[in-house]
This record gives sequence, structure tokens and C-alpha cells, in this order.
Amino acid sequence: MKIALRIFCEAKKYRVFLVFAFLALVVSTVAGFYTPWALRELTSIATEGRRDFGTEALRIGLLLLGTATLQAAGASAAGYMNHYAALHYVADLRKMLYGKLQNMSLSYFHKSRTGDLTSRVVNDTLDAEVLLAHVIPDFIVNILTFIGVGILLFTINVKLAFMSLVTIPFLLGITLWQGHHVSPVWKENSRVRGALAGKVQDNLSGMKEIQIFNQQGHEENSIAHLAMLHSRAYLRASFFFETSYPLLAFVTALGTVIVVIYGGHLVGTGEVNIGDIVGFAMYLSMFYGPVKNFSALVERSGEAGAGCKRVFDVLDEISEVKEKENAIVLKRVKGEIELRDLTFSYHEDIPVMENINLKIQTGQTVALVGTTGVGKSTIANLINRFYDPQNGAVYIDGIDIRDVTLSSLRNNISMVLQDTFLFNGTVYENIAYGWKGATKEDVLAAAKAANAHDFIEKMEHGYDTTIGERGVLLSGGQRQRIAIARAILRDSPILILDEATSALDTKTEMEIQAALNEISKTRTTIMIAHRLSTTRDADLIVVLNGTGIAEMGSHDELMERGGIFAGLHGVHA
Ligand SMILES: Nc1ncnc2c1ncn2[C@@H]1O[C@H](COP(=O)(O)OP(=O)(O)OP(=O)(O)O)[C@@H](O)[C@H]1O
Repeated sequence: MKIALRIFCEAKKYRVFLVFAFLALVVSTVAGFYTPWALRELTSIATEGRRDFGTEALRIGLLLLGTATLQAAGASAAGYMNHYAALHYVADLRKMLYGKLQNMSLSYFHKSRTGDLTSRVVNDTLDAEVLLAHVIPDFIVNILTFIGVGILLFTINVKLAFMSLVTIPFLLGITLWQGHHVSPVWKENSRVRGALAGKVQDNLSGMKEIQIFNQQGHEENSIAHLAMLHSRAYLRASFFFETSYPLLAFVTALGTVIVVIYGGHLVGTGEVNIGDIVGFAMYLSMFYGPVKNFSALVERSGEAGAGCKRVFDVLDEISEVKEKENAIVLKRVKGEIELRDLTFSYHEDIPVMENINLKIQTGQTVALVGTTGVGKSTIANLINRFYDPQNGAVYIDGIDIRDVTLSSLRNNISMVLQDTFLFNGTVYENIAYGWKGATKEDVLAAAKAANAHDFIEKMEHGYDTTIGERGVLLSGGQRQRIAIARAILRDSPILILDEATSALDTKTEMEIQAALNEISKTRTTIMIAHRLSTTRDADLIVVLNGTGIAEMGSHDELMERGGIFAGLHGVHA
């Protein structure tokens, strides 16, 4: 109910359609009440043996034609308008959900499964259509029918109507029992389906690893296990439905039996005529209809409600990295970066950084070095505000980055990551990604600077070559060069290179390093490098150790000092 109400409130753009659909539904349902009434009248007139039977039959027939037309037109209009509102709302919901996901902090994606989130955006949102265009209208029709036909039954004969009510408590009891059990079972069903979708997606992405490690059998078993769990969850949900539905049908049949026997008795005593019994029997089947449908509707609304709840759960999530309401737009910065008393951990009890202080001057090239897992990439993530520190702050040009909008902050930073992600588009689109104003000349110049132009030209369709999902049709080095070209094109005042040249051979690495050195001259550059050779030209080398900075200085100074850096050099030499 809460979910249906929320959907109704959020779909306010389409409320006019929903209100008209409601009116059309009322007209259609009420018009449907006339058929038994017409047959009751016709039978009564026939049994009375009236002479004007033909004229009366014509009148009743024409009225029946009118109500049947209203019934059909109303149902059709209501169906279309409900679907119009529902499907447009689903489109809005998908957009909203995707927008929400795009603004969630990275930690959210680390604890969620991509397949599960995909399923929420694609499948679960459709449950809003089920609620708006099917479940709610069906509830309306059933409630109207129950009340309207109930009144008509009492109008025909009060005693008979009371007798037919005997079965209602049993019917309601069964329906309530079903409603109580169905919703949690459907929730479990949705959860297991999400887990299955997540696992399939994970496996398809990691197919290479599965084949390398010959884990096909193991993975097939995991999928089979999840598939069986889903079937069992579905079966449990079906059990309640399959048990209660025939039970409901049986109890309603009992009601009809009572009316036939007791109604026959009343005809015998002359209290009612045959026409009343015919009309009553027809209305009775209409009257029990909603009670029988109620159980199926409860089940359907349980399933659809569970799906919508999974959507709303994401929409209600609060991102760990939040923009302030009065966040300012950060203009193009000069590029001074300061980490002040910075303390950060991904998990409460495992500190990654404690009280780090580091000032990077405008235009400086700073290399972050240290053993694997010491926190080099984490510093880049904090500057980009993918995470917020527990203590201290990051300042850019003296401004706390929590005071500025996320988009304006990230517009000032280019990043080339260890694991370059390319989209399934053309080479050109991938280089120009995120830079709408780039001209062809700009793209070509960036590709040349990243030493990518030559290999791109040799490809089948040059810059128009499609590079496959995640750029699978390219080598690691080619992917990285495209990522570097993309960063060069972006021309932002801060450049972060996270192992940017790691996938390149020595010759290409040197060529690209030269290009990177060139572009880093005009901007602040943070370089995360394992190959200590690439740190030689850095203005400042920051050596991380444990949860802090162990030493800082130029290449020569650190070598002379004979500390950790010199030690690392020894290892890598
Ligand atoms: N999303 C995350 N959730 C939890 N812990 C994380 C996460 N990302 C990194 N860590 C942990 O934080 C620590 C620092 O990781 P980080 O990636 O910054 O190290 P790094 O110095 O860049 O390592 P490498 O040189 O191997 O890339 C590591 O112990 C790592 O396991």
C-alpha cells in the first residue's frame, strides 16, 4: 500500500491520465452490472406471459447494446491511459535510478553486484507498470464489483443475499492467510533472481579467467545451485497460490449450492420469482469473482511490490560522498593540492592513511611510490573525491573539495587509470569521451601526443573502428594509449597518472613518457609509478610507508639519503 501510494505521488506528471483511466474504469464496470439485470427482467416478463414481450425485449436489447458499448469503450480507454501513465513512469524511474547510481560513491559499488543493480534498473522497474496498469485497476474493478453487485443482491432479495454471505468469512480467511505468506516468499524469489543475474554477469565478464583456470565445471555448479534456489523460491510462492486458489473456487461453489437450494425453496413459497433467481445466480458469480480474484491480486501485488521496493531501496540509499546543498562551482584551478592531516580507512579497523600532510605546488610533477597496497591509488581517489577522509581534508587552490560540486571538481582533473575502461564505440568516440566540444583536429593532436595515431591509422576503419566491449579488440598498450590521448584532450589543470604506462613495452613507454613529461609541464601531475625509472624527472618523490609518508625529495636527494627509496631502487634495479 505504502509503495502504491509512493508510486502514485511520484507519477504526478501522469495523474491526469490516471484519473481519467479511473473514471473510464468506473463507467465500464458499472455498465457491466446491467447484463444480469436485463436477463432477470426478460425472464420475469416471459414468465408473466405479457403481450408486449417483443417490445420490451427490444428495449432491453438496445439498453444492453448501449451498456456493452460503454463497457468495452471504458475498458479500452482505461487500459490505454493506465499503460500510457505506467510505461512513461517506468521510463522516468529507470532514468532516476540510473542517475542515482551514477551519483553513488564507489564504496556502494564495491558492496553491490553489478548484475543485481542491472536487474533492478531493467527488470524491477517494470513492476511499477504491473502495479499501475494492472494491479491497482484490478483492485478498483474488484472493489466496485463487490460493493455494487452486493447492493444489487440485497435489492433482489435480502434473505437470499444474507444466505449467500455465509461463505464470505471462509473466503476472506483463505485470502488473508495467503496474503500473509505470499509477500515474503516473493521477496525471497526476487532476491535469489538478483543473485543469479549477478553471478551470470560476473562470470560472463570473467570468462577469460574461468577458461584459463579451467573453472567451467565449478562455475556451472554454482549457477546450477542458484538456478535451483530460484526454482525452489518460485515453487514456494506457487505453493501458496496453487493451494489457496482451488480452495477458494470450492468455497464459492458451496455458496452457489446454498442459493440454488434455498432460492428454490423461496420460489416454492412464492417469495421470489424465477427471474429473480436467474438474476441472483448471475450476480452471485459476479459477486464472488472479486473475492476469488483478491487472492491472485494479493499475490501479484506482493510480487510487484517486492520488485518496486528493490528499486526504492536504491533510490533511498544515501551516498557516502554527498555534495553540499550550497556547493560552489570550482572554476579552472591553478592546481595547488594540499592534503592536510588526512586520515582515511576503507574499513574502520584497518587504517590506510594516518595524519598525512602533503603540499603539491602548482605545476609540480609529484611521484607517489611505495610498496603495493600502501595507499598510492587511494590518494588519487581522495583527490577525485571518490571517497571522503575520516579526518582532515583535501584542498585544491586552498578550497576544501567538499565545498565544491563533484562535477566541477572532476572537470579539473584528468585521470589515466591502471585498468583502463573503454566503451564499446569507435576509437574516435573513446578519445573524445566526455569532451563534447572537441574538434577532429583536437582528437588527432591528442592521439599523436599519446603516440596512438599511427596504430589507429593502421586499423581497418582508422578512427571509426569499433573497439568492442571494454576495448577487447585492442592490446593493453593500445588501450592505455587511447586513455592517455583522452586525458590529454581533456586538458585539465590536474593530471593523475595511475600506473599509466604499465602496459607498454619499454620503447613505447619511453615515447609516451616523453609525451607525458611534455604535457605535465603545464599542469600539476601526480604520478603513481611502480617503475622507479619513471620517477626520475619528477619534481618531488613522495615515499609512502605504513600509514604515512616516510620520505620526500628529488630523485637524487632520496638516492643520496639511502633510505626506503634507495632501498626500493636496489630491489628494482
Ligand atoms: N575499495 C576498497 N575497499 C577496501 N579496501 C581497499 C579498497 N581499495 C583499496 N583497499 C585497500 O587499501 C589499501 C591501499 O590500496 P591502494 O590501492 O591505494 O594501494 P596502492 O599503493 O595503490 O597499491 P598498488 O601499488 O598495488 O596499486 C590496500 O590495503 C587495499 O587492499
